[in-house]
Amino acid sequence: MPYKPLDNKIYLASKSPRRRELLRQVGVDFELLSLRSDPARGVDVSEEAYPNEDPLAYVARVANEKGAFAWNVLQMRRHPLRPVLTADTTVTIDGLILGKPENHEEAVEMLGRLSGRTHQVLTSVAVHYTDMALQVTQVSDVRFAKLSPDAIKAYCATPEPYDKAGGYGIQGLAALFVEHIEGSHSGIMGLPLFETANLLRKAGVPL
Ligand SMILES: Cc1cn([C@H]2C[C@H](O)[C@@H](COP(=O)(O)OP(=O)(O)OP(=O)(O)O)O2)c(=O)[nH]c1=O
Repeated sequence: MPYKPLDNKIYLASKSPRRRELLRQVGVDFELLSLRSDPARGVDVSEEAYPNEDPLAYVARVANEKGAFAWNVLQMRRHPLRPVLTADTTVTIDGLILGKPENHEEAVEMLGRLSGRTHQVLTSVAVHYTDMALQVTQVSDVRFAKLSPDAIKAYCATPEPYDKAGGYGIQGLAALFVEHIEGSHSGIMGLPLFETANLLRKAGVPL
């Protein structure tokens, strides 16, 4: 059932400040659906990958699980029903899934792996609304320059790596590492805007 624009607003179920910023950039009218303050469903979806899970399958599964979870929370809360947007971003190289580094050592190890090579950033976006579950996954190639151990250590001494997949933020200091990208800059940041806008239009959100 296509979304009848009640007030053109959607819900964003994400703690990522980048996703909020990116939606604002293109004028999407949204309300945050916070999953964490829900007494009934305190946990969020696990972002653990299955053993040997293919990175593309992983990122699509997690984005979809976040959306299904958020839609259930929304129904339980009896908020006005609107489309719910969720996403998941992961970094992959040599078939490995690089999530958020747990600590300084892990961040240093991740950046050492990305140094001087090309990796992929995969972002999957899901829109859940009534019986609709729309999804799109965007893949970008990012080539890092060769990074000196000092540059890696200095970067990992900042807070930047720790809430980001792959341990870096292209929108931040890590822009200094990026020699070349192929794909979507907004997708690398966490929300591919061209693809997300098309998905929202498919859900009937007038953009
Ligand atoms: C590669 C890269 C990732 N990221 C961020 C985007 C995401 O916020 C984060 C990947 O983690 P995600 O699990 O996709 O998202 P999140 O935990 O931040 O928020 P939520 O699950 O609630 O939606 O990494 C950047 O900000 N810049 C980058 O260059």
